[in-house]
Amino acid sequence: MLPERASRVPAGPLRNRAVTVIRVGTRASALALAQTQQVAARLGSAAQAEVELVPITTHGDTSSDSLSSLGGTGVFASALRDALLAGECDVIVHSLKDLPTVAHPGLRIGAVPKRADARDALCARDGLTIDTLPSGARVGTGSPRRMAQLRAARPDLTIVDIRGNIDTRLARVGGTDAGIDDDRRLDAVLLAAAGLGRLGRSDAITQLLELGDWPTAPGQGALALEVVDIRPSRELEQGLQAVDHAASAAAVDAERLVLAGLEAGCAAPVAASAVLDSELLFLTATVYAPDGTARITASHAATPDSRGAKHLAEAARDVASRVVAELLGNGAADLAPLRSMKD
Ligand SMILES: NCc1[nH]cc(CCC(=O)O)c1CC(=O)O
Repeated sequence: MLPERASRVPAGPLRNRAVTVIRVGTRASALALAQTQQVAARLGSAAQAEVELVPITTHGDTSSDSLSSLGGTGVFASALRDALLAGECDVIVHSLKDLPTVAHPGLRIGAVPKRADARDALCARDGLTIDTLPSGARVGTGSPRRMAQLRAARPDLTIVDIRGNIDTRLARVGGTDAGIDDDRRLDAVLLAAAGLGRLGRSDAITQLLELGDWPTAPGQGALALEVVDIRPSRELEQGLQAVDHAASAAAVDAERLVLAGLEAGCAAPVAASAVLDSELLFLTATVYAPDGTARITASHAATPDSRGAKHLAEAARDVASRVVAELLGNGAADLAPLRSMKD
């Protein structure tokens, strides 16, 4: 698929000189453009290069068919990867939680920037929260994990399976007097706090759900910069190093290894949350029964020998393999269709 004509984003003082241009591939949704612009600006200034955004419209963006009929959330990633492999851009920016856990031959993750808020956010009418939504209230989400969590917390709510971009979802929230068609009207939607923040829509949040009670998708709130697996230009290498955040990379690595170890797809009802604090890489993961009536959680910690990338990667593998073994040992594979929408 050919990218639309790219827009040039000048990288500051060098704009009038002949400089290296780094072409940054991105999905063309408002969220993807916002987050890519933010990271591309930092990449450009660290690389002392000009950055050019290459928006790529994927079939997943234009089709209103269900994601599973299109082949899962991996449809977004694969169109971007095709453009990268075809040399139409030098680096692509993904939302990490939408990126399949299997490595793509010839490509590698070049950087994981500092992660934004990993929490889910309830955006409800009239300041309502999970506890105060009235019985039968209609809550929109398309995520099997969020559905299971909602059913567990409030079996009396009506869950509405929705798709679409963040603004479209928010526009459906309102009271009966809000002028929204009854069949579309929702009392609340559940969204990632990070996406709302990047779009400047945090004002719509009525409750931030703490990760301890309400863990989120592996990689939520984090981005990944993917490049071809050969030595990048000096400028690109410099830019990648500058935007990479080792603690975030280790945490999302551990979370994604849980998904991979369970052989689960990114739409499976699985939550994982890892943090690297001063000494410890702590990982907790939960597999839900889709109807919310049961869950299995496992938590482990590892102590990396140092903060070097190699030791952090080892700690991530170690902690994830213990969490996966415990989840499977406790019957996680019987609780939920883990392979659902595996990419
Ligand atoms: N699958 C959709 C998706 N992919 C990344 C984000 C938002 C932010 C993020 O987690 O980086 C969202 C929207 C949402 O879940 O509300």
